[in-house]
Amino acid sequence: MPASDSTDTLAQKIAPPQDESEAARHARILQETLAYEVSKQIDAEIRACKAALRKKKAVKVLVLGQAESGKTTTIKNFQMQYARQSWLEERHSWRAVIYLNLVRSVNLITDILSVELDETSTAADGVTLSDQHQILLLRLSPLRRIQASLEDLFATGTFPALRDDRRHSSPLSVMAAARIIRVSDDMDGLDLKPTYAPVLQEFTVFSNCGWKSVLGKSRLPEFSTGTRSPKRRHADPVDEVEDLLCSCKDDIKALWRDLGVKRSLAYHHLRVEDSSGFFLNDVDRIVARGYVPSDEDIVRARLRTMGVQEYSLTLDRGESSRTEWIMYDVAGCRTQRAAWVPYFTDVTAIIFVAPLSCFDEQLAENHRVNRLQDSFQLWDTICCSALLAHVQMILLMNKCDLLEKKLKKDKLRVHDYIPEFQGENNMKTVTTCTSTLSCMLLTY
Ligand SMILES: Nc1nc2c(ncn2[C@@H]2O[C@H](COP(=O)(O)OP(=O)(O)OP(=O)(O)O)[C@@H](O)[C@H]2O)c(=O)[nH]1
Ligand SMILES: [Mg+2]
Repeated sequence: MPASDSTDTLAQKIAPPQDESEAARHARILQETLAYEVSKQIDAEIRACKAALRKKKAVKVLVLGQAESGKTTTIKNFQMQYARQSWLEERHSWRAVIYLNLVRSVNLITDILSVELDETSTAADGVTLSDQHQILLLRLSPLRRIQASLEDLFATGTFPALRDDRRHSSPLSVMAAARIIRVSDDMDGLDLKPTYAPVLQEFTVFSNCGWKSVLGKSRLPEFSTGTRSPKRRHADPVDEVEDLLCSCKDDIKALWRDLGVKRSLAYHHLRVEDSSGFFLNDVDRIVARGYVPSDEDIVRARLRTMGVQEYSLTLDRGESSRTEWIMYDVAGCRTQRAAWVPYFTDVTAIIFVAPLSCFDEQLAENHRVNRLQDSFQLWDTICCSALLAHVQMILLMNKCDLLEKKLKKDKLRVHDYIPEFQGENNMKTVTTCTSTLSCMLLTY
């Protein structure tokens, strides 16, 4: 208890008697401790009541769509535009996700390279792999420990020591991260070259494992301005990752621009640059002391989530008269869709995210199902649900930039993948057809 001020009458009144015995002092302290605990409990209950009230009044939005459709990205964009304060507070903490994305890309490439080096000294397409590649692999091996430690951080909330050698997995055992399968075995009936193609296994966080609190833990207001104080080195364990990455920076760049590596990746049909969370072209900017993620980096950062993740946002911009919003981010793969239903009864609106660019892709969970067709079927099911009859529906057709690239640059034809599509193979026709069909399904 602070020393009482002789001029403070309240302090004088509650001060213990001067002749207080030892037993009376113990009893008083015990009573004060109990009273403090009760007070804390009442405070917690008041906070919980206020939160429940806020939740009751909040606008609730359920964001639906198939896996990798862009649901989490949509929520991030919404938060960036309308809940700017919390967005700025979280900015710094996304560094861990971006580093994990980068390190996983590097480890995937070194996995492929190890296989090539093991099998033959001549890589795909006649490019010779040399001792230099072996040395590069060795020099980049610390990135395996970084990956393991960051994944543990997101899975358990604790950060294991980076120098713990037991965590150093060999490239071959990490082949699980880039499981190599025979395309011809897996997709019989499809006219594909009998070669090997890597299937990336993404790192997944579960909504109930508290990964959001991991991001929350390293919220530091000073970072929201986009500058960082050099004094805080190693206050945050991710600073240690930053240091280790900086020491591997030149090797990472050498790996990515190496001709032999490029040819090996092409031979395995692996376009790392098209995968989610690709940052290898930004190494100079990202792997630098004092790096603070930009808005674009955060939007591009990828963390696959399982379960239903709740985002409570307080809007500080925009026209909405209701400032408390709860956005539910679901997992989109087929096995997870049943978990959406309990949320149908209490939502204000649904945003359905439909990526238009995926007309030439198959579902990861079933290679025989076209992704665009699956999206339409899912939208149809949502539109027909009696539970959602009074819910506002918003259809967000995204990935139009990728659609344009596929149509214009890659010269892919929608009709070749979806025979029912008979229109002209250009952006205008494809987007008009898909939106007309979606509207028909909604009003049907
Ligand atoms: N080019 C482009 N990429 C996008 C767009 N929208 C999302 N993405 C990317 O698509 C990938 C998947 O996006 P997410 O938001 O993680 O997808 P999700 O629907 O939450 O996926 P799950 O969590 O697996 O269900 C990420 O790498 C995003 O950056 C877009 O409009 N254009
Ligand atoms: Mg997601």
